[in-house]
Amino acid sequence: MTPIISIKNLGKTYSKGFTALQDITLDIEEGEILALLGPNGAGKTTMISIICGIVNATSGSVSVGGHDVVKDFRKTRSMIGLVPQELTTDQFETVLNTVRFSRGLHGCKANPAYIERILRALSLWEKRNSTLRELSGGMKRRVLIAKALSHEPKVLFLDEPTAGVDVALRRDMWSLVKELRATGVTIILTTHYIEEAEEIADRIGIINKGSLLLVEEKAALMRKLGGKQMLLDLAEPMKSLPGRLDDWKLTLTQEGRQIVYDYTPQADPGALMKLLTALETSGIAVTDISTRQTSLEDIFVSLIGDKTP
Ligand SMILES: Nc1ncnc2c1ncn2[C@@H]1O[C@H](COP(=O)(O)OP(=O)(O)OP(=O)(O)O)[C@@H](O)[C@H]1O
Repeated sequence: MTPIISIKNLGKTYSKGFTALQDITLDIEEGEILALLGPNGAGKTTMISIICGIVNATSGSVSVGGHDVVKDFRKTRSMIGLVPQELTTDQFETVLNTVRFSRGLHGCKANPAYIERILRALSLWEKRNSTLRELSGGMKRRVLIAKALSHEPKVLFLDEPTAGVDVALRRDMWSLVKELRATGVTIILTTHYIEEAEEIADRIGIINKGSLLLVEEKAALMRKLGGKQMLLDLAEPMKSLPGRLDDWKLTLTQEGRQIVYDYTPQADPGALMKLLTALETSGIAVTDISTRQTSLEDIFVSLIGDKTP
């Protein structure tokens, strides 16, 4: 399948000599949800801005729907909806007019039925005659999405869609994103929230200091890097583990009250039973056992070396 967005060897150095992006190559398939995860200043917004034609690249190229974003700017821009981080529209305008105007600005013919459909989908229809300043922060966010969808784009960019919104609205946004994908819209979102990427993305890209460190199917990523840990609570605290257990990947934690065993279930399906037998033979009594899946956060930390993206 031809990718809807094709990024080749993209680089951006700002005028003062700061390199925000280097050698990014990435294909984005039609109808997927791609999450770009990265810390502050990683280059996420710069990358989106180049694709949208707002910022010029220093090197490399980007095409949307087979058209170059510089040479065919009008064509590519008409295929894209961008939900920015902040509201910049006239606060005294009504919701309905704001979204209608936005469609007009993109040179599309009026389509009241379509506008009604998106406002209803975003639970904004009841508020269509309210001015933006009368809306709550969450509703203003929805208006931004409605504006970005006003010209029926094929690709939707969401720049940190849920930063600072409450849990309920975050859930609503996630289901909306999934609904949009079901209608064939390709969605690229940037986020600081690992759980957001984990919840809604089909693929996850990790970007740091202007480089794309990894881009992978979410499920494959979790499988590949996501080992498991078994936590064994001990009946009696221990100072150290006996030498006969050296062959196992064990760590003594919680001041000697817990053993942590790192393992990959597929690699050795019989390992857990063998470990329990080895512990029993060594006279180590266990009071409780639990397991946990290595999370995307662990993967992120191992790549970026920082806990807060
Ligand atoms: N117009 C500009 N001139 C100079 N440097 C810039 C400009 N815009 C962005 N930068 C720098 O480029 C780097 C990447 O910024 P960008 O906004 O793309 O990051 P980001 O990943 O979107 O970050 P955040 O998560 O904080 O929004 C930052 O160091 C930023 O200071």
